[in-house]
Amino acid sequence: MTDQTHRSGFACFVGRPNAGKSTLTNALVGQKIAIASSKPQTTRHAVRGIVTRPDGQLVLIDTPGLHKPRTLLGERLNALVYDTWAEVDVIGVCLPANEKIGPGDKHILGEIAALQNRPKLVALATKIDLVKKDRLLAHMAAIDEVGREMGIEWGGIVPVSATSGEQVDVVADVLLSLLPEGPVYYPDGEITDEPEETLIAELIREAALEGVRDELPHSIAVQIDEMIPRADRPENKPLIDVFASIIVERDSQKGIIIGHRGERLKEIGTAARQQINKLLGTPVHLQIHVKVLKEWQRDPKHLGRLGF
Ligand SMILES: Nc1nc2c(ncn2[C@@H]2O[C@H](COP(=O)(O)OP(=O)(O)OP(=O)(O)O)[C@@H](O)[C@H]2O)c(=O)[nH]1
Repeated sequence: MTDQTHRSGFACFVGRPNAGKSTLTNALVGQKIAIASSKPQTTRHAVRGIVTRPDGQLVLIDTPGLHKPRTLLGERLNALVYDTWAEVDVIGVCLPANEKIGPGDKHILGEIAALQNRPKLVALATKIDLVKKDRLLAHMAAIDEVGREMGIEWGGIVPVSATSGEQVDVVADVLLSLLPEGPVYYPDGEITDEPEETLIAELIREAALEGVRDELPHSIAVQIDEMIPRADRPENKPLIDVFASIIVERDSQKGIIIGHRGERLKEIGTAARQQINKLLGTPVHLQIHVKVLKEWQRDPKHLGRLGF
């Protein structure tokens, strides 16, 4: 007999910075929705991806990495993570197979173990394309072991590579199997309920992050000032004007973003425009200004206006 049950609910991934959470979200959803970058701690918004199948619907929430707060922004980001954990049905704990389980992972596991209403937990051994079989087996044994040590019962331990796609469907199977019976929350075909502008701002931020170092990644925010279809365009050749601001905290950072004779800003614009074209399916004309908002990460008013 086949199981006719329709399951639905929410899941999120946790893991230390760079564990592969955003990339896995994107692989499951099948379209680029959450920002994935080689710089740690670049995920800020609770971007949702939606996986719709005949047997269920899984809503994925992408949280920022948990870290020691040094600014008001840091505190708010951590609070966002705890809020998310309290809301989901399943947490997927990402433990990269190419790295040993360390104090950072144990810290996160300790926080999860201490939750009052603990969601179901699945361990995901991520980035398996980077390791050999024997290393993966040792890693999975270590995951089993650390679960026992921390008093956590794994609903599954799943090896996966988000970049090669190997086992991504198994991750979806296991997460879905742990959801309660429930209705279809979102119409089929809908991949995310993030407003388009947020996604566009994230694409620009991702382009701006390419190649920057040290504290600068945390100082960059992006705001969409205006998006308007260009008037006087033939119906079959639409064009959208996007006006955006890249916001940094200091004049020196503004200089880095703009680059020598504006070269870097031009590269950022080109890279972001290509991604936005893809997202919207319409060519865009992108105009980016760089603004300095002194110490915006510490200022409640600025944070509020930037949507934090
Ligand atoms: N080889 C390999 N690399 C991966 C895989 N998944 C993610 N990566 C890379 O690892 C880096 C971090 O991936 P993200 O998905 O941004 O990691 P994250 O956990 O969301 O990171 P934060 O936003 O910093 O918390 C990126 O350079 C990815 O391309 C994978 O399955 N295999």
